[in-house]
Amino acid sequence: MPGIRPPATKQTATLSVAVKCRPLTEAERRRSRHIIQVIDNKNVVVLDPDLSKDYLEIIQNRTKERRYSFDHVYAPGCSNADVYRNISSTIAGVIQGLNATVFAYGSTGSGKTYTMVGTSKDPGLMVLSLNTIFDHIKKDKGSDAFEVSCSYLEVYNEVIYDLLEKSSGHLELREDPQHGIVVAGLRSIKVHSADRILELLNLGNSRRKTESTEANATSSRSHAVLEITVKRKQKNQYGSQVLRGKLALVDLAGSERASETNSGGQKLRDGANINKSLLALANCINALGKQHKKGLAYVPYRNSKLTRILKDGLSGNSQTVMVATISPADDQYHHTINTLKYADRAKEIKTHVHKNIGTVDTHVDDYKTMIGDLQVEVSRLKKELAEKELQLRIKPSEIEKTEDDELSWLNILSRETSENVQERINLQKALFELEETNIRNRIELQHLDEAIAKQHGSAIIEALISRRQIILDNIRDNDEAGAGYKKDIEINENRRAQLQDMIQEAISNNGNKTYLHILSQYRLLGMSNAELQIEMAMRDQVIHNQREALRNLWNMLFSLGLNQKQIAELASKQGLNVEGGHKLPPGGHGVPENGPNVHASTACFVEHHHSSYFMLSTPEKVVNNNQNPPKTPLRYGAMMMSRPF
Ligand SMILES: Nc1ncnc2c1ncn2[C@@H]1O[C@H](COP(=O)(O)OP(=O)(O)OP(=O)(O)O)[C@@H](O)[C@H]1O
Repeated sequence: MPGIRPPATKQTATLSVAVKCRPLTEAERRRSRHIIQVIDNKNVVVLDPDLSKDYLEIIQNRTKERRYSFDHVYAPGCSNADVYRNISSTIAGVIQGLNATVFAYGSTGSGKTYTMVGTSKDPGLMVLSLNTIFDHIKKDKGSDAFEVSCSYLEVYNEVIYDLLEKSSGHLELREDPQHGIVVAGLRSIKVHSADRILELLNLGNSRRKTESTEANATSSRSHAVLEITVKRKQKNQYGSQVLRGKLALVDLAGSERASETNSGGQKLRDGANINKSLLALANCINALGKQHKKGLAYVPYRNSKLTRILKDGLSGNSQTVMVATISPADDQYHHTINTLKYADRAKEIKTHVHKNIGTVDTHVDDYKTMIGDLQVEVSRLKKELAEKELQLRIKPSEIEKTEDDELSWLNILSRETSENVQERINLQKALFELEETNIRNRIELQHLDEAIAKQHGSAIIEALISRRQIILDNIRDNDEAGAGYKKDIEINENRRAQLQDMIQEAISNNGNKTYLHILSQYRLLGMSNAELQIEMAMRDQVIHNQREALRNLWNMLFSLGLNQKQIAELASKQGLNVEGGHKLPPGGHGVPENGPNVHASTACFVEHHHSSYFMLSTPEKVVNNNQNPPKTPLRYGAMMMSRPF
């Protein structure tokens, strides 16, 4: 019987949660009491801020004192270097092709920016991580070639900006079947030293939106994500391969209740948006925490840009560290408890860590580079259009003189843009075809491997069942995302129709300024519509692959001679449910027409990785390549996992 290799390098990791308590500030020392007691390096107690309670109330357990345990607890005297010591090995994994995420979570003024960015005397986790990465690269005496690149973005009022661009336009998120969530058009700068990244980091920080609030003199109003990618090219006996590790370092904006700030207008709006993202993050943490215990929960990543960006760090391929920052002041009691409550839930979150290995496939890489370049080009054109539009608004008096120029310029630009988008669609299709061809190649390779390898039955079944659940999760997630895109397109189409009417009206009124304005808007919308169509096409392709893989998994389970009861028993030993909804053929053998009910929702879903799926090759090929054909003929033979590049 041909063998099946489960994803051997994948490991389940638990989110590591640390709590860091900052010292009282000068002002707090005058007005507040210190209510945090760090018992040891894992336990912390938050004292009841109300000193008026008598002995009876305390022994009747009416005290608001709370005790928590975490992976690490840092007292106010601890430095960022102390925190870093416990996460440095996670950071070092990035050089080996692993992903890592570190984020600071806490209320406003609790010390998030201090922890992530730090000061010259007490450099933060971002700085210390960069030093580790470059130190490791320097120390590597092998022949591997390293390439380090860095991007830095902020999410402000639910809009993404590039902090490495002087005047960044709005950036959009895309769901890429290979890389998960990506920010289209975000600059990624190749760097050769930690100093260079620090320069970029300082530059980016100077562009970050900060405000003075009641709780913090320089409160961050945006969520900032610094991403470092380390590409390591290796040569081994099988040829070349690339390890691609990614480190995301996240400094979240401060949250505060509107009632706690004396601010209105913009500040209030900022606060509401910050809270929206943080609330979405808290909801995701809640759902993921529950998922581990109950085996089912929908995780609402889509509810904010921040949670979409952090999706991999929260449940996908990443070793993740959460540093919950707290203030020791008694008037911050509720914020502190709230932070610790979420930190406590986050301890339950599981991620799945595996190396990002890609063979050096120049065609795929070339296509990807071209698509990346085109996306940058599209966003540059978008920016130019937006600037042009702004100029039109600012200088109405000059319009008469230049209206012909403006018109022809806009026409040329918009034609270029639509050609550009069209080209990108074609390239994306080409990429899919290419990748499918490569998948077939790998199946062939895999099935040769498997024909040689020995078989261990039960491990295969376990891998199949758990894999099936992951695929089901992906399908459900994708269906939901697909419905979201369809809705976006509908809104977009309606808006376009509206604009078309406006153009007609403007032309008949002969109002050139209005016409130009509307025309540019119309072009922009047409473009974003085309982009949405691409996203949908990509999504459909992924869904198709996953459905196919799911069907194949069922084929495999039944062809192993198991009936439904046996499969259910095996699954329950793993703590998993096998979803029903389909009728098994008599005796439990055969393949259900459409696989199991992929929309049913009784399984435990933990991992999301659109690019990982199983494929099975046909039996003829197995027999042809294997001199020792299986005793029980299989409908399908070898299985492989596609690997992210
Ligand atoms: N470990 C520490 N040692 C000394 N001072 C600290 C420490 N942590 C934080 N602080 C000080 O506390 C204040 C608030 O810290 P910081 O700006 O990092 O908070 P934040 O959580 O990022 O706030 P926001 O969410 O509003 O941006 C700053 O003055 C900072 O210097």
